[in-house]
Amino acid sequence: MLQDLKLRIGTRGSPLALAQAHELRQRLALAHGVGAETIEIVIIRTSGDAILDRPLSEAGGKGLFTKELDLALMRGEVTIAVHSAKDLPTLLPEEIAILGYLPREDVRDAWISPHAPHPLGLAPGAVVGTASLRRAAMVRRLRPDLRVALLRGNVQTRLAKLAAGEVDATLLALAGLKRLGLEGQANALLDVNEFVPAAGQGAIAVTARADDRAALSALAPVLDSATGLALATERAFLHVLDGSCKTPIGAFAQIDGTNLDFHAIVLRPDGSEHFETRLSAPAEQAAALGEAAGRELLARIPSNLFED
Ligand SMILES: NCc1[nH]cc(CCC(=O)O)c1CC(=O)O
Repeated sequence: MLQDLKLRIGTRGSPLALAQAHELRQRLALAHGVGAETIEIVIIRTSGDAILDRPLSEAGGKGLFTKELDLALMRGEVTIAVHSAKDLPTLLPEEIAILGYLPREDVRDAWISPHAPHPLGLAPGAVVGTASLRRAAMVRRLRPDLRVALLRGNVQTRLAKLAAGEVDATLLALAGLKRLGLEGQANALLDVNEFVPAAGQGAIAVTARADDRAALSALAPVLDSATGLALATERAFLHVLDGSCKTPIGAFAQIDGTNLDFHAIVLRPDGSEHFETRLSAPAEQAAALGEAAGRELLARIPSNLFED
């Protein structure tokens, strides 16, 4: 019974992380017929939250947002932890397992600019602010003349910097904007074929200790299998490419009937070159599909593609 388990959800303290923790708590309470207040939310500060002056790719990567949450799980301070799937490293410590994912939100990147509804409409030399190598490369692919400036901080901070005129445009995941009630800020939604989402974008992952079967059975009713299959594909792909936040990579898998359709793209950071593949396979072969796409691209891309 959930009552006996006393679920404690560990989360980062950013407004988006808290919104995701509350969404998970709401779904769990509903599924188990208990009041939301019986499930505790525990805020855990991570090293990633403390570093705001350089791109995360330089500071040590995605693990910066998960290490302290992993430790809290291992110490039993929390039962489960909630993450943006996009920010989870491809390899977790062996003591930690991904239990699954909540139903995925809209995966698209939102375009936010008072000047134009698409990168193609910006004036020559305009400044696009982003901390994402993927978004920077995709913008540069379309508009090599634009300048890309590092824009970090949480979603609200970035929107404030845009409003203050520090940059002319930015791109943010629509999923994050929606979860914060800020989707009205989006001026346009970018096509997934051109702005291929990051692996995991729009999905909320739940982790626990790998040996905690009680946590898995408590979570089972709220986990979404279609999202799990898509994420298995995207994460297997990223693993083959050794994808990190140093690499501009888009990876988007989607269930179509009993099949998974997968679109992946890797770009040179300056956008001057890109390589993409589209593959489909029966849904039960999710991980193999991602690996096959990864191997196919690895065989085609120059070894120095990501060095720029
Ligand atoms: N790296 C930051 C991050 N991690 C997850 C989201 C948005 C929510 C999501 O993709 O699920 C964001 C902000 C953004 O990319 O706009």
